[in-house]
Amino acid sequence: MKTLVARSLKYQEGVVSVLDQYLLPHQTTWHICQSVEEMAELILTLKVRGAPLIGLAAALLVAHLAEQGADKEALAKAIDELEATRPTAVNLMHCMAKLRIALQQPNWVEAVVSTAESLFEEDIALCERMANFGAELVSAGDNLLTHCNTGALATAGIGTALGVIHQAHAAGKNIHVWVDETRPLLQGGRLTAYELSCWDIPYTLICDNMAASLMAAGKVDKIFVGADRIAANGDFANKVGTYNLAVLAKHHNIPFYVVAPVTTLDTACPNGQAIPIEERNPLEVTGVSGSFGQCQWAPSNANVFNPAFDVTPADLVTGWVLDSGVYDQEAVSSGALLALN
Ligand SMILES: CSC[C@H]1O[C@H](OP(=O)(O)O)[C@H](O)[C@@H]1O
Repeated sequence: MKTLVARSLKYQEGVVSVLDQYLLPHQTTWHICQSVEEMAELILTLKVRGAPLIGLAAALLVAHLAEQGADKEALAKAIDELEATRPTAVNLMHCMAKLRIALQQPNWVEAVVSTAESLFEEDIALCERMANFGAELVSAGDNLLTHCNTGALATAGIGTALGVIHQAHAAGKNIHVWVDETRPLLQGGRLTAYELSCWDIPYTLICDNMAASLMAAGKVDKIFVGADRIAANGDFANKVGTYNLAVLAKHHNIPFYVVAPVTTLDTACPNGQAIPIEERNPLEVTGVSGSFGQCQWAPSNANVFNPAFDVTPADLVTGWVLDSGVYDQEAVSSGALLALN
């Protein structure tokens, strides 16, 4: 397999390495990953995270195992086990489906390796195209708001929603970004704040419950978020708290955009109700943990609801920024997404 290097995932000198996103921003730790069990644990604990990235990390690991001599049955099992780690981000299913097809080829080792390489390099290009299309929607001086983390850490390229923000800044549009900290795992407060700091993009970190009053005060011009799965009718699943923002944006007449590559589309899903929503460990809500240690504040017997994602209905979306262009309500309601996937 060729050398492949992204912000939080690389294949170099014969090993697959991943940057531990759970420990960022205060600890930079790379893990060498040599087994399905190791990659599954990294994905399950969000050390490896981000809808495009989890699919690519799994794909590189499978390709590495193929080159190491794993037989077809072992590879088929690896694909199944990695696909089962997280149920919502369809990019993972997309990548695993491509590897299953490669595994059926006569020269299946080469086919699996070249498929993994293509998926990785394709994502870089998809990010570039989304960023360019989305940046056209940003006006000079805009105050933007984003949720969770959708940058280079979560993809093989510059990111999805954060890639749009990066490109708008690079185009000299003099933007400022309100960053939702994104409870419970703080991808915004830890990772988006870190990425925007690295890029010298002005931002202000807020708690998720502060977004409403900023919108009411006229301090938010546009909202850009990512997605983990977009259904055929344009409904989409994204980090929990996204639906809150969409409802608030509608109430305050603020443009609300979802940014995602074609690998996030799942037109086999007719609408958002068909998207499986991952539920996670209650300890993520009853306390917090990371490079700073951990503490639990809620009663140990507290009942907890911890969905990792929520679903935003298409009628709350101003535009879908994909790698093939920007689609409005009229295009999506007339079935434009069906032609893409
Ligand atoms: C470009 S990442 C898309 C999506 O994935 C994130 O979820 P997680 O941090 O749980 O992997 C988040 O929902 C992002 O919007």
